Amino acid sequence: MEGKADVYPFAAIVGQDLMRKGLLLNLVNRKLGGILIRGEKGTAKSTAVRALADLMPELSVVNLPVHATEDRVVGTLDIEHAIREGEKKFEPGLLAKAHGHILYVDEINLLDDAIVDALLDAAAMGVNTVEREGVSYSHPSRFILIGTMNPEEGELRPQLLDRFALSVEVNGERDVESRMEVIRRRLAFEADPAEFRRRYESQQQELRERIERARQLIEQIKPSEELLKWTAAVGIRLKVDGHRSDIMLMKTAMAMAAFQGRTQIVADDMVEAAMMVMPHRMRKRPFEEGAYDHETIRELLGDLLSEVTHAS
Ligand SMILES: Nc1ncnc2c1ncn2[C@@H]1O[C@H](COP(=O)(O)OP(=O)(O)OP(=O)(O)O)[C@@H](O)[C@H]1O
Repeated sequence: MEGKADVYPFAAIVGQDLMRKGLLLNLVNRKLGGILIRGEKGTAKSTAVRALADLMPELSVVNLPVHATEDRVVGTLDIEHAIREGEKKFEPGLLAKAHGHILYVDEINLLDDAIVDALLDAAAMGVNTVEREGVSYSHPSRFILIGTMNPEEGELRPQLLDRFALSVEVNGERDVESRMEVIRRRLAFEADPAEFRRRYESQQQELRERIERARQLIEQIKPSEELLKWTAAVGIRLKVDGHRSDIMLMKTAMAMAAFQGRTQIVADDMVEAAMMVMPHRMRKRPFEEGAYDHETIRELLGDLLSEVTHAS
């Protein structure tokens, strides 16, 4: 865990709207299912993850280094102690430390298979179980899983890919003005972090309040039968495997509506949710490059979208 006084403020991130929104939705519903951020180096991925935790005083970021050993991740059971003393002695690992916080895995595509399995189990069950020589120990392990990766260095196993509620692609800004702003803000932050943070404090506070309000609103959202039908139709149309994507699409749209201050889900919530939930699950990617913008998804969903306008 790090001191938060030297963290770049979330509100000061330039652009990267989809990544920012995807991260924030995981605060609106902490059980949403995490986010995978794919993209080139130096595009504020790790900056944004740290900034996200900084928004919420009770949240910390626990880093899972790509070369961590299995013991360090899941924890260790001292069998000798168990035999000698007749009681279990457990040395907690990162999955214990991450309980109630953010578990951040940079270069998640390069993780060892054994660690991936442990992560999958904990993410699915909310529990981490360590077994050694017939002795087992379990503890709760619920966390917001955030993975980052550069697809040029290899893809992620489909099982792990499917566990992430959301996936977004980030690219460097392409226009001069935005790039200038990135430089300006970074220099200002490095010159005087405390002053820079003060400058953004009111925007940060607004974000916090918006998230808190959304957490209350989401409780009141009940998707209509028509929206369920629409969501199911999207799953079929986009040829996704299984049902996880349908469920995540609905949950994401609910979080999106709440984040917009509504208890009513509208067509735009569905499109934005689909942009983050569907691309990494589509068996046949319609594009070679992963550029799924609003228009692409809109096109794919085509006539279905006019239905949602009536359904909500
Ligand atoms: N959109 C942005 N807004 C503000 N700062 C940015 C933005 N994009 C990049 N930066 C700055 O660029 C630097 C690199 O960002 P960061 O370390 O978060 O990249 P990363 O995507 O995690 O890269 P890597 O994959 O190499 O770790 C940081 O100083 C960060 O503040």
